[in-house]
Amino acid sequence: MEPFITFKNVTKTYRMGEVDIHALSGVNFCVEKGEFAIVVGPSGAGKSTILNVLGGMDSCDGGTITVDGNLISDYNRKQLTAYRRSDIGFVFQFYNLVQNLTALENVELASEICKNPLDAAKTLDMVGLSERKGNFPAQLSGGEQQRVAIARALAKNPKLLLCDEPTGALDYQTGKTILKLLQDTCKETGMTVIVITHNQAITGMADRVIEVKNGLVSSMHINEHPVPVQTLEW
Ligand SMILES: Nc1ncnc2c1ncn2[C@@H]1O[C@H](COP(=O)(O)OP(=O)(O)OP(=O)(O)O)[C@@H](O)[C@H]1O
Repeated sequence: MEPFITFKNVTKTYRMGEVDIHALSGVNFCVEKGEFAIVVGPSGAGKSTILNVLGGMDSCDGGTITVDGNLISDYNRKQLTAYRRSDIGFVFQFYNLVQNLTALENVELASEICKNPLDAAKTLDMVGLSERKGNFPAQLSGGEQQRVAIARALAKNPKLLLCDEPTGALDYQTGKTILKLLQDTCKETGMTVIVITHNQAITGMADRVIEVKNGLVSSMHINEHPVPVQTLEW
């Protein structure tokens, strides 16, 4: 059977005036359904570009990307919009919450636009924020705001949760609790979760580790025994 996600020889070049920047130079990897996968690599390696083309926020120039049996690299703009809206949950480094909406309203906003949403209040319960539903983002800590962002992504009931440096703006301990939440969510709901990071030290918690260097996957391995994030130090 085909893996849940497959990248085959994926290329992406950005043109900056006269200069071509080869962000992806033939990327190959796969991820199975329900896995917690980490894409790791140094700055400029191409991690965000991988996430952008996988999440339908950008298109690749060459190669093929399949997700759940669909050839998304062939999608037109309209298909990509529908795919982003209903199939993908995004979690970003800087939360991207709407400041004049409460935590609950932020989550509802996402669930209103997709086909089979989960109950907004329940997803806030899932991330441990049931007491803070009525608070505005400015009344919440960074870690709490990231929990709202995760609830917002989960409320869409997506096929795939994509997280770009989700702990990048958080302190060490709060970062760990957010990673634990993502790992637990993956295990409890069976959702496929992909986390992008430059932090090599957290790779031990992943089911699958995809290392990216200079626009290429330099290695991919499976952890037979992923460890709880609490046991990792960096
Ligand atoms: N929109 C763009 N226009 C031009 N060049 C871009 C664009 N987006 C990315 N690049 C370039 O493509 C390469 C890969 O960038 P990408 O953001 O994917 O790397 P990254 O591994 O996510 O890095 P970081 O960890 O610093 O975010 C870099 O050389 C970057 O400068």
